Amino acid sequence: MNADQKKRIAAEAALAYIDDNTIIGVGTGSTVNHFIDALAARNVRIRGAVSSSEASTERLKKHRFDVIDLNAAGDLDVYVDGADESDPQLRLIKGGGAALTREKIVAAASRRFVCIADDSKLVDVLGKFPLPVEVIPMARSYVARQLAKLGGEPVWRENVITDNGNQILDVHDLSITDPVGLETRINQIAGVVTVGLFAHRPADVLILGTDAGAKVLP
Ligand SMILES: O=C(CO)[C@H](O)[C@H](O)COP(=O)(O)O
Repeated sequence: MNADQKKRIAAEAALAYIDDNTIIGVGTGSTVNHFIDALAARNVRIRGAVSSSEASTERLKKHRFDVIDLNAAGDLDVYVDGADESDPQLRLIKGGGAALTREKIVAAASRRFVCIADDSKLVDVLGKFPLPVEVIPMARSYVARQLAKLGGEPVWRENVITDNGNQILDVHDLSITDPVGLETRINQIAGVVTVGLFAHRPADVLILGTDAGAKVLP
């Protein structure tokens, strides 16, 4: 089974966490695209969705779901999103699709974060996937120098502008043994908008698509 088929398995299994007539949070990426398609195909009657990106908004609207501003929605029962890596404690690296800031906001505003991924995303220690950091454009070089002092190698993701008008640095060669501490330190660098480490607010449930079907952690 290939990775995309496993993503679809995880996405379909996430439907079990969605109640009718609720407003849900929806993340970004190819796994979430399967989730949005599955919501529509199974005719799940949500009240609407708070979206974490322009791309997901477009897909939700294409399926005729109502997209609701977070400011009007209040706290959400559930947020469904993918990840680039998860450790066994469900701390995540996210932002491969450059949507990390809105993803972190919607995750923070949600009571339950259901993460969906193919099983290659589960790792013992985070950091093989380069850690995305969204930065204010004028601060990019300064932030890169500070990130280098933390032991990583920041690389500017050129030609990418986030939905918020900012830039992305991908930090390579990190072995993240203290995700909470690193998230705190990177958040303190002036010019950082968001770091794609979800350690203070990890996922509550991780659904992995595997050859044997959906596996749910913890
Ligand atoms: O964080 C993300 C976007 O910013 C995605 O959740 C992450 O990149 C996983 O993407 P995919 O489902 O395509 O593997």
